[in-house]
Amino acid sequence: MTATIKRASDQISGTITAPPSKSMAHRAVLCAALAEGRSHITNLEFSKDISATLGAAAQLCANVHTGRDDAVVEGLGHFLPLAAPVDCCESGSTLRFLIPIASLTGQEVSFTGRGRLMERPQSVYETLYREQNLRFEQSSAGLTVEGALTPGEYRLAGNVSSQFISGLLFALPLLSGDSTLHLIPPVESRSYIDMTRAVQAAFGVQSRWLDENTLFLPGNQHYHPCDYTVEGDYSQAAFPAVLGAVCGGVTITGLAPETLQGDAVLLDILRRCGAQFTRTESGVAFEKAPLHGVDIDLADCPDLGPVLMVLGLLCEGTTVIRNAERLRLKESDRIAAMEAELRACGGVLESEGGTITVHGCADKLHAPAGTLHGHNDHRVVMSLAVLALSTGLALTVDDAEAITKSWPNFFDAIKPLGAEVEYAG
Ligand SMILES: O=C(O)C1=C[C@@H](OP(=O)(O)O)[C@@H](O)[C@H](O)C1
Ligand SMILES: C=C(OP(=O)(O)O)C(=O)O
Repeated sequence: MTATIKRASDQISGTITAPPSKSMAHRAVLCAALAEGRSHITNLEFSKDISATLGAAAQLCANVHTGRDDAVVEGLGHFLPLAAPVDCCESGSTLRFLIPIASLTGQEVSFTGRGRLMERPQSVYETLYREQNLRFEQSSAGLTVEGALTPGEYRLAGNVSSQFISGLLFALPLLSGDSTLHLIPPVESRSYIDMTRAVQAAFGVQSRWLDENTLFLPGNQHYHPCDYTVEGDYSQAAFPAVLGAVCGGVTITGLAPETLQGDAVLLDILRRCGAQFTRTESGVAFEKAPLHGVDIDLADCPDLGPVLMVLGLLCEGTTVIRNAERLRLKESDRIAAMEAELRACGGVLESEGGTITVHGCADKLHAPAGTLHGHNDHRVVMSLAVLALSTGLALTVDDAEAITKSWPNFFDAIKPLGAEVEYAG
């Protein structure tokens, strides 16, 4: 499906509510499923990723009843025999969180994926499973594990994906002995590790840092059911926030002032760029202001990468985005994808390794000769929508349905800000 995004008028002005945090929602659903008893999870968005996790929970160890924007998850207290592979759709979080959980059964468990999911690295787990002589087989068709992980000492890289660390955090405390995770620095996306630990603590499971690279996970723990409300998503709020920083007139509601989400650094980045915004009870309200390029470390906020590349084009001067290598391991190679699409619009940017340099060139931007490509990546599609609205260009993007991975009604949500969206194909 293609979507043509353009301004409905000259004015960008309106209010948008941040959708629930996809990352926190994954965590709450899995902790609830592992707890014996009834948990009520409120403020849920049934994106494809969250639906994949809910489906897996129902397949493995819970009864799940979904409402309009909530779910009751009744953890069974035991694992069900698996009659079919677990379909993780395109969700890296779902797959990587579930692999160690599945290994609690000791049984053969197979996973399938879509899009690039089975091309994204699982090497960190593969090494650990091999070290414990457990079956770990991956192919383009899927991934199969068999055998039970044992408690003890784990050494794993901290800069491939924090999701491997989160996956072990979910499962190892349930084993009959203590475990220690020795993370090989640099530890990136660190905030996601503490997001996992915080949600686990809400459901009764504790862990602690022994030092900045060592996590201690006491064994013999149990998750306890609880009612949990998912907070607003800063990763998703970045899209209207960049639009607001450039054009003014945008107010974003639903964002918790205090949060563990690493992508909340977005507001600090925008403030350093010169963005003018105030935070009140009614939300974060942006006013138009001249913006200048800044130096950005993406190590702990990778999902901001695509939309910050758009921001850089609209700043005076140069924006340098560092430690962005892992953008190449997401739903697309986000560096290559954004370079190609922004250059097609006259954008001036280049990358070397994990460093992206974006040159302010707002006056040079133009509509491309043809259709832009969404690269089947929700954050690429949403970032290009921000480019269209920030510049007033009418941009047609293919793979627009990719937004369903994280924010299914994104195009409807931006219309009150002054967007017009036409679909085709
Ligand atoms: O744990 C999570 O919820 C996530 C971790 C991040 O991945 P990495 O840890 O691989 O950077 C992020 O890109 C992803 O969207 C969600
Ligand atoms: C990479 C993302 O999610 P996941 O790793 O869960 O697929 C994302 O939401 O940008």
